[in-house]
Amino acid sequence: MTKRYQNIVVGFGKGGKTLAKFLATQHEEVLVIEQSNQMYGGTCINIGCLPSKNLILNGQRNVPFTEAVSRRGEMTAQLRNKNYHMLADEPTITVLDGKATFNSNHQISVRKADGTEVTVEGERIFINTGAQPIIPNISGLQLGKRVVTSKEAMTLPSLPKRLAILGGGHIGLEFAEMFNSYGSGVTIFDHHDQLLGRTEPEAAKLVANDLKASGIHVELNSELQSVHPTDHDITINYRQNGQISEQEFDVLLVATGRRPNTSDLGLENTDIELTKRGAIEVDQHLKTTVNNVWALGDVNGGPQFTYISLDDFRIVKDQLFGDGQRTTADRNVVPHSTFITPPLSSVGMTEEEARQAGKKVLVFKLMANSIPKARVIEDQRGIFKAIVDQDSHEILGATIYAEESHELINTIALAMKGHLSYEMLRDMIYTHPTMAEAFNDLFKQPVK
Ligand SMILES: Cc1cc2nc3c(=O)[nH]c(=O)nc-3n(C[C@H](O)[C@H](O)[C@H](O)COP(=O)(O)OP(=O)(O)OC[C@H]3O[C@@H](n4cnc5c(N)ncnc54)[C@H](O)[C@@H]3O)c2cc1C
Ligand SMILES: NC(=O)c1ccc[n+]([C@@H]2O[C@H](COP(=O)([O-])OP(=O)(O)OC[C@H]3O[C@@H](n4cnc5c(N)ncnc54)[C@H](O)[C@@H]3O)[C@@H](O)[C@H]2O)c1
Repeated sequence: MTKRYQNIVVGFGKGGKTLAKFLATQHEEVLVIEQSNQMYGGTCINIGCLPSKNLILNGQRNVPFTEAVSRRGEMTAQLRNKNYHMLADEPTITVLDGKATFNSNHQISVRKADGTEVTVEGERIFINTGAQPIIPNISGLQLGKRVVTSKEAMTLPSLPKRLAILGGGHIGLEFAEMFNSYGSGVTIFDHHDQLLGRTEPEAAKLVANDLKASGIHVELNSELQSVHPTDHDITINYRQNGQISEQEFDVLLVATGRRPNTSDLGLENTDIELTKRGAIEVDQHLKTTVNNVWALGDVNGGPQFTYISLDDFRIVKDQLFGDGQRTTADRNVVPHSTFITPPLSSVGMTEEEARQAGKKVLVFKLMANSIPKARVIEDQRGIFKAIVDQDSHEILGATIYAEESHELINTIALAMKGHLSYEMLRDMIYTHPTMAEAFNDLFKQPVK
């Protein structure tokens, strides 16, 4: 028999779990389907943000790798348990372990671990199935003992002496520094001519120099041709500046982006459409092309951050229980940070993007070594760069590579959201000694 629910959430991710809890406070019935009992709470707490930051921190504290891995395990187990009970203990929520596949627009089959299957229907369905690592099509590149993603890298039984990382983006850099701090020899390969894709080049160059100074090898403009894993090691063949080279490692970590989890959801049995990049197509209210089906989080192709999935929840909640005014169209200011040391944080446009958009800009720059607090922290590395609209004096974007930038960037984002002029940040009274007081100096004089 097919049971019908008021609400079905597919995937126990950030947006979905927050929505389920909220719906329960409204006395609505919710079925939450999660394919793995090791994933209650989703990517962030189990295999993403929190375990990676815990490992980064324990590397800086000189905790041995295997002990740090085990502490990470304890932390995620506690968080998972807390997340499970946060939903399962609600009288109107049922958590069902199993893999969901759509049979039709509102009917879903759930295959449980024991092989049995149940069929359910939802008046409203919220897809929150996240994303999975992209494994580039390179000869020999297949996940296994020698080729891992960020998930397996955080549970390796021993520290690899020689670690190769394919991809110099968010995961690549955070994991490079992390493994370096535990004592691995790390080499990053990226096919672009700078790390971190569309970051301000001045900041990306400083990051690369600082990584190199800490002993990490950075191989830019490198295209992997093939990889050859054996029982003992893995050989990587790559082309760089027209030359083919070969290096041996113990483990290769693939960090070349993540794609929305849509491939085995049975969407071909529905009228739910996908974008060209394989994400679920949604409108500004996160509605799919099927009435009463929404998609939240990484699966809808938006920026892949936990706080965006949370904001997706706010949009859906506002539509169901508010005035429906909140949409992705207001999402013009999304800050983000890469948690290296010092952290690298950005919001809005780079100088090049602003100029390409036809803006007349003022450009402000300040080196972090002029900031008293940086001296106090004893880390004077980095740069502040801000792009301002010459006509309105509003900030169009900023990049901060400096201590505490993950906090500072939120102030810039607030100024952008509130349409404040750059002079407001320049003339504010800031506490001392702080990194924030650098805004007094940053905005004094645009560079010529
Ligand atoms: C190593 C790493 C570090 C990161 N660090 C940060 C960070 O510092 N800050 C930040 O903001 N973001 C970070 N992210 C990104 C962040 O984790 C994701 O953007 C976020 O977790 C996505 O959440 P979500 O709501 O889309 O779904 P997820 O949390 O991914 O949840 C999706 C859930 O759906 C389940 N599922 C999938 N398919 C099915 C199915 N067919 N049936 C049933 N269940 C299914 C999955 O098992 C999973 O539990 C990091 C990611 C990684 C990998
Ligand atoms: N601090 C954070 O907020 C944080 C941390 C980790 C992950 N995340 C999220 O997870 C997502 C996935 O992270 P990611 O690091 O995998 O992706 P990413 O998009 O940040 O970086 C991917 C990198 O791989 C490179 N690349 C792609 N294909 C390649 C190839 N064939 N050969 C060589 N290089 C290649 C790209 O040039 C890019 O530098 C991020 O986009 C981010 O949204 C966020």
